Amino acid sequence: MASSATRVDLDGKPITGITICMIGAGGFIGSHLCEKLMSETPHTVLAVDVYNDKIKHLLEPDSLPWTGRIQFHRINIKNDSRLEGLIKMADLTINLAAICTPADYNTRPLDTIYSNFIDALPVVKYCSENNKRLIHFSTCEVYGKTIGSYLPKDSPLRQDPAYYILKEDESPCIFGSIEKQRWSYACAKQLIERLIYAEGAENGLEFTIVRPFNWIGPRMDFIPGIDGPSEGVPRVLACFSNNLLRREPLKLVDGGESQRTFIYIKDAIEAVMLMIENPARANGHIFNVGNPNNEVTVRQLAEMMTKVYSKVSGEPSIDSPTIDVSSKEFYGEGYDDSDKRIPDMTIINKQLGWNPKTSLWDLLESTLTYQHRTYAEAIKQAIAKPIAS
Ligand SMILES: NC(=O)c1ccc[n+]([C@@H]2O[C@H](COP(=O)([O-])OP(=O)(O)OC[C@H]3O[C@@H](n4cnc5c(N)ncnc54)[C@H](O)[C@@H]3O)[C@@H](O)[C@H]2O)c1
Ligand SMILES: O=c1ccn([C@@H]2O[C@H](COP(=O)(O)OP(=O)(O)O[C@H]3OC[C@@H](O)[C@H](O)[C@H]3O)[C@@H](O)[C@H]2O)c(=O)[nH]1
Repeated sequence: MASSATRVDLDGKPITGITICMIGAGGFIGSHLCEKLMSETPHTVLAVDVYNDKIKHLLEPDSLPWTGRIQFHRINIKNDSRLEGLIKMADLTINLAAICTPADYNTRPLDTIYSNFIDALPVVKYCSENNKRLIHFSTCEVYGKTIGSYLPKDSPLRQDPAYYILKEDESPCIFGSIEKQRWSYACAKQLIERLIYAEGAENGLEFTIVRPFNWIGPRMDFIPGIDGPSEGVPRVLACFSNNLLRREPLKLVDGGESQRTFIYIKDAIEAVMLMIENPARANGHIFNVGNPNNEVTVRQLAEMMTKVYSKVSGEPSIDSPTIDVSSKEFYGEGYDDSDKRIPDMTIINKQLGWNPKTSLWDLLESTLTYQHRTYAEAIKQAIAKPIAS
């Protein structure tokens, strides 16, 4: 229920209810953002997506305390003239819609480029033409590889943060060659960032760009064969969850040496809320949103998830919990990877005073508890079926 006490922004000014057109509201991040907006704020959401399974609990039944403050519009933004009307009705547009799963970048590169650049263009245009504020979701992938990754393996400079910390206003964007189609996503996201920035500079568009660094938590992607295609390859949290639920070894792509920082979705949503409710502090900025304290290699992530899952499920882990696979075998031709991703937090700290809170162990414990509760029974039944028939 929205709090009856007056809510104030970071400058002590009362926050009044606004209308938000949220595109991609039915996805992982959108579902958490809608939940937060409904339960803790007076704002209204025009939720746009082609799917609504992940926000069904917010839409039905009609007796929910926030009924009337969230409306679902089943719209494909590629080809629907209703989009401009919704953006005009709203005070703020948040665009989350994208193809953003690495398994698609080198196998569906055209869809990836269209989704992340071409389909986002009208959203930017309508916001600019109608003087509406835009919060656009980009990605940490725009940084690509670190400068340090090009140094000799034994160079002491690899230990120097100047060669790997990713800063919004300083770090270059370093992608692989064109046949490494992994980078089509990052490149499309970079170009839409540049276009939004240019709309700000030339036409006064009020914008904020978010660069998420591996946000993870409940409802991320799908479990293949249960609530998504059997042959589908989701992002690493769901891949490893699927392996753990099925008691299969976790697959380490190219040895699992890449490094990532993972942040709990609920911490990240707090940052987005501050952007929504503090436009004067957020407009014109690009923000890294991640947790620099939660860095692991993918191998370490697999080991930690195995331990945590054993704890929450009460089942001992299997004898060989991981297996190495080549990226070509796992993702196909044209895959490449980001070596290391540590966000610099200076800008978001200065503008919004935000810091992440949750440790990797704790966020995995709550997420894998959810995965076990949601999927373990369905997986058991799916595994039992072919034997029974
Ligand atoms: N989750 C992360 O860690 C992460 C990291 C970096 C960037 N991002 C960015 O954040 C955004 C949201 O990511 P997510 O993790 O919630 O992904 P998601 O796939 O769960 O959500 C995206 C949503 O957009 C919808 N969508 C896609 N194309 C659409 C279209 N043409 N019309 C209407 N709806 C459409 C999808 O149906 C989906 O519900 C994306 O732009 C992504 O690139 C996320
Ligand atoms: O089963 C698996 C799945 C993935 N991996 C590896 O785990 C790492 C993380 O993979 P993810 O699928 O979560 O995606 P990445 O971190 O590479 O990219 C993500 O980054 C930010 C967003 O823009 C996107 O959500 C996505 O592009 C990669 O090194 C990948 O090769 C495995 O080793 N095994």
